[in-house]
Amino acid sequence: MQRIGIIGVGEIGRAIVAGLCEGDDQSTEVFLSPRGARIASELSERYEGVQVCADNQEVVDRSELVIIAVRRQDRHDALASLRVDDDKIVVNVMAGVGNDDLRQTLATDAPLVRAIPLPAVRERRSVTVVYPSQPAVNSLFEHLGGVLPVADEAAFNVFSALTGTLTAHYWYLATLTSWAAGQGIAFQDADRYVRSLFQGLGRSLNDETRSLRQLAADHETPNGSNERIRTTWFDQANSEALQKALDDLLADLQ
Ligand SMILES: NC(=O)C1=CN([C@@H]2O[C@H](COP(=O)(O)OP(=O)(O)OC[C@H]3O[C@@H](n4cnc5c(N)ncnc54)[C@H](OP(=O)(O)O)[C@@H]3O)[C@@H](O)[C@H]2O)C=CC1
Repeated sequence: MQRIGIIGVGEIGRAIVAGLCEGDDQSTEVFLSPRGARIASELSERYEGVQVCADNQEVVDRSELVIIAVRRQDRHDALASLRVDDDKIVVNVMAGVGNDDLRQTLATDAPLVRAIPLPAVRERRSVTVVYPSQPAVNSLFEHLGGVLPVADEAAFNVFSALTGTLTAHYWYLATLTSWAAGQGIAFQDADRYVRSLFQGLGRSLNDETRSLRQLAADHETPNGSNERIRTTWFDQANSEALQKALDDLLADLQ
């Protein structure tokens, strides 16, 4: 895919552009919507193949594949008056916006593909869930770290719910750091140590020969401290509360 448009150049739009263009031989051309002017002009200055368009229609007209990355509540403003010919491919990354909804807004027969890119596409290190499977979109996200096509929008929503757990993970780490600081440890030392502990843990996830439960078991001494915290804190009630929160989120996404 040589000509890619992005409507909505915010956090995720910027990450996609960086993933596409960093170290690229510049064979990809990227066309950006003008809104979010600061980021758009920064990207066009940094990467040779990136241009900022006069308006959203120009982004569509100049691209073979158009990524819609505005906030859900901005979609009508950004898209309602656009003409999208049937030979374009549209990638919908807006959380909680189904393809039926987007098709109504765009009034087009062009193929629409939902995708969940994450900020690590910037380093081409993130697997992107897509629905439906579409060769050009699959190859785009394969280039950005991997693609996982799923069978239907119900499955897509389950993966979307999983992405809602990321910041809770950071808060878990922040809570550990605050607890240690409350015990009189210098905050910087606690912060540095917690980051280091969990970076190591993150790296062990690369070992796909071991299941997640096996990795947990391998980090645990029988009757040791890890087993104690897991069974006294991450107990049945805690696990059920997490699953209930995910069920509720999934119901809203559907
Ligand atoms: N951030 C993430 O990690 C992920 C985000 N998403 C989805 O991507 C979408 C964008 O998220 P995110 O990048 O975080 O949001 P941001 O708020 O960072 O970016 C949205 C961008 O859209 C621009 N915009 C608003 N209205 C229009 C318009 N009419 N025409 C063109 N551009 C417009 C905004 O400009 P301005 O600032 O001027 O309002 C802003 O630059 C959301 O729907 C979100 O659900 C999906 C996966 C991951």
